[in-house]
Amino acid sequence: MLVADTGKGAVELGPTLSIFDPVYIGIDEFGQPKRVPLIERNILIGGEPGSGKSGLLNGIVAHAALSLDCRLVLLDGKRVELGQWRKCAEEFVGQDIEQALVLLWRLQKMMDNRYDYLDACERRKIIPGDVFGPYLVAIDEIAYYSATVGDKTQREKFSMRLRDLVARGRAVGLIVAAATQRPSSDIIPTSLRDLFAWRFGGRCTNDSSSDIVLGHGWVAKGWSANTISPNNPGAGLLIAENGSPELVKVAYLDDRTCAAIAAYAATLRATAPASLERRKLRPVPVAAAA
Ligand SMILES: Nc1ncnc2c1ncn2[C@@H]1O[C@H](COP(=O)(O)OP(=O)(O)OP(=O)(O)O)[C@@H](O)[C@H]1O
Repeated sequence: MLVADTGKGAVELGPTLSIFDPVYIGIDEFGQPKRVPLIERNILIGGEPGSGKSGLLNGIVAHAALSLDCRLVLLDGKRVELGQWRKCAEEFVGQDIEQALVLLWRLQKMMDNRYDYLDACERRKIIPGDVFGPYLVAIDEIAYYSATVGDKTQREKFSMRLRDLVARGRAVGLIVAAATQRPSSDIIPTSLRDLFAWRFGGRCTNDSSSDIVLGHGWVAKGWSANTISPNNPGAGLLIAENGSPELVKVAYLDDRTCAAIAAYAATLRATAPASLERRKLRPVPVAAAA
């Protein structure tokens, strides 16, 4: 049990979670709890505005924030979707594309170092209690960085670095959870979509957007996120790699609940054993990442 010094005396803190445990995201159509293992996996969340993407992303971030074996890196073009978790995060990037590029570059370097280490140890992947810990990289609105802000070169660089992270991060503990309200082929090309082991399609405005999120051909087999009612935010189709879509209703954390969990998680993290410290993302000179 961790003990926090509140300034008014020591307080025992409750148990924590682990990012190696499956993450509770809501219920399936039979009312059964739906949990998704995220370690060694990534998740893509797509759907029209208001379909409940941020709700799912916040649930995942909440689990990671309460997992002392996981560090958080947050990129939020709107700043307020993930802003409540800022105090639990090692890095928080808002609307600045240059900052986002530097952050992804640092994560790429970290991946390289971790692969060097695994190679030297003749191992293939991260394990619980490893010398390096997992990171959750949560991105709210891929399109903001890949198609809206900055110039063409910056946007392309962002897409390339994100793809590399999603492609190579799994084995070394980097989990990407990325959301977009623009499920179109320019924002989520097949080559990127197929790298995500989990895909969640909230209500989509048309069948083709649904296929872009879930994978080509699912509409033809009767699975379209376009059939989800606009009055049912948080409902969506979830698919795992090599699996079939299933209907889920995502659990929703309102602002007050997110704030309470974030405050608790921040206290836990402030009290965390010093052993977590050595896993921190090292700062680098900005010029090196340009
Ligand atoms: N699982 C849920 N259960 C009930 N209501 C929900 C759920 N998810 C979202 N909502 C409702 O829908 C609203 C919009 O949800 P949310 O912000 O998550 O959508 P979004 O897809 O992220 O939208 P945007 O693309 O504009 O950011 C929320 O404010 C909430 O009222």
